[in-house]
Formats: sequence, structure tokens, C-alpha cells
Amino acid sequence: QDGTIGYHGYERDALLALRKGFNNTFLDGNWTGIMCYMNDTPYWYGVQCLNGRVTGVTLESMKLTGGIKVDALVNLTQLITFSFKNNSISGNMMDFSYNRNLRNIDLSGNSFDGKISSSLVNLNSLEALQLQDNKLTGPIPGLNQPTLKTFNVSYNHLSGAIPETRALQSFGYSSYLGNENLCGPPTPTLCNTRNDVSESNGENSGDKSSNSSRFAAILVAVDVIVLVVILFLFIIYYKKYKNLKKEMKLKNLLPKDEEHDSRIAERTMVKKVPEGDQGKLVFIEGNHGVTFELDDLLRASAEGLGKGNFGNCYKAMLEGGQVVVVKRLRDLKPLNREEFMRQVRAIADQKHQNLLPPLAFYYSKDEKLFLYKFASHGNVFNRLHGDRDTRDRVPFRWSSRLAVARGVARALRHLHLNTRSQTTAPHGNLKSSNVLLDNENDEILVTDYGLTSLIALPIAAQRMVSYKSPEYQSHKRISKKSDIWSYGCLLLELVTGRIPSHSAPQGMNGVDLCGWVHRAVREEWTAEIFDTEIAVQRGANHGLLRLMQIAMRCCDKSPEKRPDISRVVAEVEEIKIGGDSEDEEYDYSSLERSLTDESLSASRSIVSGDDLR
Ligand SMILES: Nc1ncnc2c1ncn2[C@@H]1O[C@H](COP(=O)(O)OP(=O)(O)OP(=O)(O)O)[C@@H](O)[C@H]1O
Repeated sequence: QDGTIGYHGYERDALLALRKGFNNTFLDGNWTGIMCYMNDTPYWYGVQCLNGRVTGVTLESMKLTGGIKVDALVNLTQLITFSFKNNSISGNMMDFSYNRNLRNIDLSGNSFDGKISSSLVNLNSLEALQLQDNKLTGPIPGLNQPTLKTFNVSYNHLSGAIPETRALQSFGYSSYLGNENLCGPPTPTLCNTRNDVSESNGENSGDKSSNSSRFAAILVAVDVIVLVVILFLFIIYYKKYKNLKKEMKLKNLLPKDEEHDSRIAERTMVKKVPEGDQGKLVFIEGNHGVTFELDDLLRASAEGLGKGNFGNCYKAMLEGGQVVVVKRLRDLKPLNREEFMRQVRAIADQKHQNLLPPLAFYYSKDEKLFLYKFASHGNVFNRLHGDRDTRDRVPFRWSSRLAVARGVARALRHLHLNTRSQTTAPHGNLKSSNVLLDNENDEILVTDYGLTSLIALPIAAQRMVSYKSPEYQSHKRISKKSDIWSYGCLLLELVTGRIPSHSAPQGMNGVDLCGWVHRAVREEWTAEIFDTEIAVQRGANHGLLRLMQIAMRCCDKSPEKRPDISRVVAEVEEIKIGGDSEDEEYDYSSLERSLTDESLSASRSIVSGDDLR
């Protein structure tokens, strides 16, 4: 294949050869099909692409075993990042001669043996080389790239004198620790034998006494550096101490384990923002004048809203009376700050009255937060299923449920078709707990869209709704049509009042709603389908049937047969609430009768033409 279609078969072959070397079930299942096309988000876990070319492979802490062939990277000529840290890969190091753009190499925490590849010397853009905690032997090649900012070969079996290049000498002893046979500065061990020196230089370095005097000079320099470092550490310690004192003063400081019951009020949501991160809250334009600093947020009292699949949510009440929701994100893809910001901006760019965009975000190495407006009437899941069969239950009327169906359909249409935004992406995790209600239920706000671009794929595949769709189960593929499937399930949840199993919160049981409804219609025990709370409403009858028909088409097993979002919106908009008599009690048997006559014939024909799920 050539570059004109943005897909490079030889790069794919190189990745498949890598995959073969690991014999890893997850990669075997995930690295299939096209890995990346032009600038689409890569489909393969841990692979980064630009213009259809592979620029990064990041497979960290995945318990990978096996080896990487020496010539494995010959065809990955655009690589910038290559990280396999914390696995159990063994064998010799690969040759990097063809990867002139490489900036970051991290093979730390594996079992690589043999020599450090001398091809590293010619990587002119190399910024970080991390080879610590392996079984590498032999000398350190004479790297001298001015670009090199991070270097670590500690805890290997390296030997010989550390080359006296400017770059290698700029790193402290800690970068070389744990290699008994390394000598020369910055280690404290003098190189006594000619072997030591010749081993690393390849040739004799000559006069031993001039070497010793150079060592002496370097040792003095090291002493000075050590003094400066101690002074620096002292300053940091003093600053930390001052900060700690400040925090202690905050009356709200009450550390609490986030695993605990989230309903209990928590006083601080971010116990401590890591030092040195210089993290700042970044507000996104159009935030309706809501601005405050991270310090204000730290001081705010907070209440847990719930433990989500990708982090916990807190309601933070700031001293000035503002209320915001803070979502602490976890299990993210390894994105640097710029990449993270790009994704957040793409999410925030999706502006629509039925979407809840983030107000602000916070990025640091250890903490990533999203801030949202607080939706005062909670989520549709709780509204629909909460307080059932108790006196506290406030009925969720047909008109409100139809408003939810409409609002969500419009939000999805915007996500799928909005041409003004740079990316039109599926939601990926559409479910009733991600549909929020504000202002006495008449504002429907879909939240958590766009998280597929941030969450690590294996985690997303386990927990996001789109990955529960029939097409992902059979072909490991999701698309906008997977959102249509999720939407169909949401409609069925609204009309039946039952919890779907694929999105049931932890500890709750649900039913396979699509399968259940299909069976009910086919076997004509239709009376049980509709939620009695709305089935008794006189005006709801016709609309309920229409909504269920739409839902069943959206749930079709094959994505091609599902309607697209424009059609869904048009059909849902056509449904009438049903006149003024909505609140009147209805003779339930009349609805039951209408379910068994022609009104459902369309649904039944869908069922008969299709397998039950
Ligand atoms: N802006 C908000 N206003 C009010 N409640 C919110 C807001 N955002 C989230 N919540 C609620 O906080 C709780 C936790 O939300 P979160 O999104 O973390 O988890 P979830 O929706 O249950 O699952 P998932 O992580 O898969 O989206 C949910 O009950 C959710 O409805």
C-alpha cells in the first residue's frame, strides 16, 4: 500500500510481527484490522499514529513476555515513542538504525540482556532513554546528543568506564547505580585497569596520570554539584513545610478513603495536589463567568455523587456559593498534557443545548480532573428507578420520558453530524446515568461524551456501553451505529421501566432488554412490557407504541439495519405527548388490547425477520 491512502501495510506487518513475539491474548484480539487510518484515532491499543504512519508504540505494564526481534523496527521509520516499560520481555535489544525520529525509548523493568545497541548513538533527536532494571551487559555506548534530557541505565550488569561525553556526564550517579563494574565519573569508582577504559572507548585513552587529574577535577565539580543539590532540596523541603502548614490551617481538611460510601459527605475531594506539578485549573471558553482557583476548590466542601467507571464524581460547594461537579478521571490513555488538552478541547467544542460540556479541567502527572455544571435533578437512571414502590416515589410522567427521548436524540444528532466541530465522534457510553436533568426536569443534558478518546482501550472495552453492542461482541468494532443501539436500549428502559443488564450499576441486576422485549412482542405477553406508571396514562398509549417501535429498530443486531440519527430524531419528534388528558387514569386493558392488534404489527415483522438476541 502507498502513502496516498494513508495506510501502510508494511508498518502493520511490523506490528503484527511484534504481536507474534509476545503471544499475548489481549493484543491478539485487539491488534486486528486496520491499525490507523489517516488521522483517525488509532484502533490498536498502545499504537499512536500521524497521517496514517505509526509514530508510537506504548505497551506498558501489560505482563508481556517473549522477545522483540533485533530488526523489528526497521519498517517503523516514523517512530517517535517506543515504550515497553514494566513487562517481562527478554532477549537482545533491537536495532534503532532506521528510527531516526525516535525521541523517547523506555525499555525499563524488563529482562533485556546483551549489549546496549550502538545504533542509539546516531539518534539525533533522542530525548529520553530509560533502560534501568534489565540484565544488560557490556559498555555504555558514547551517546552525546545535546537533546538527551533523561537517561537511566541503573540496575543492569554494565561494565567499563562511563564515556566522558558531555551528555553522559551531565547525568548524576543515580542514572548509573546498581552496575557493579561501571567505573569513572560520575560513579565514585576510579577506573584502575586499562581494560575498563578501553572497554568503553574501543581504543586506549592514553596517559593514565592525566586521566587521574581529570578525575580529580571532575570530583571537585561533583562535590560542588552535590552541595547545590542539597541546598536545592532544602529549599523544596522548606516550601513543602510551609504549604503543609497552610493546608493544616484549612478547617476542611479531612482525608478520606475514596472507596468509602460515596453518599457520606466528603470534605475534600482532592486531598493533595502533587507538588511541582504547577497544575492550574484551565477554564474553557463560554463557562458563564464561573471562575475560581484550584485553591478555592481544595477548600470547598464536597459530597460524593457516585463512583463511576472512570473515576469518582463529587459535588463541590465553593465558599462563594458556587456549586460544581468534579470528576476525577482514572484509567486514561498515556497522553501528555498537549494531547490531553487537544482531546478536552474537542469535547468542549461540541456545543449543544442537550450536551453538558466540561467547564474546566485540571491536568497534572498524578491527577486529571473535569469540572462540570451541577445538574440539580440528578440523572435519568435514578429518576426512573429510584424510590420504586415507596411513598417517596414521584411519578416519572410520559411527557417527561418523551422529553428525555427527544433531548438525547438531539444531542446524539449533534455529536454524529455536527460539521462545524473538528471531530464528529460517537458518544460511546450512552446510558441513563449519563443523562442528567436540570431545572425541574425540563433540561435534558447528556454527559460523559468523548471519553472514548481519553480512556485506555482495554478499560473502555470492558466498561463502556458501546463495547457491549452486538457488533463489538462479534466483530470487535464500534461506530456511531453502536450509539444508536445504546439509544434504543435507553428508549426501552424508558418505556418498560426496567434496568438493562449492560448498563446496570455495580451490584444491581438487569435484564437483556432488547431480547426481552422482542420475546414479549412475539409471544404476545405484551401487557407486561410497559411501565405501569405510564401505561395507565390515557394520552400515552399511541406514543408509547411508536417509541417502542423506534427502539426495536435501533436495537437491531446488525448495525446497517439501524436507522441513522437524523431519521431517529425525525421520528421521535413526530410523537405527540397525547393531549391534555395525560394525567387521567386509563383503563389499562385497552392498551393491552392495542398491543395485540395491528399497532404492533410493524414491530412483530421486525422480530420475525430477525434472530432473537
Ligand atoms: N454534572 C453533574 N450533575 C449532577 N450529577 C452528576 C453530574 N455528573 C455526574 N453526576 C452523577 O454522579 C454519579 C457518578 O457519575 P459518573 O459519570 O462518574 O458515573 P456513572 O455515570 O455512574 O458511570 P460512568 O463512569 O460509566 O459514566 C452519577 O450518578 C452521575 O449521574
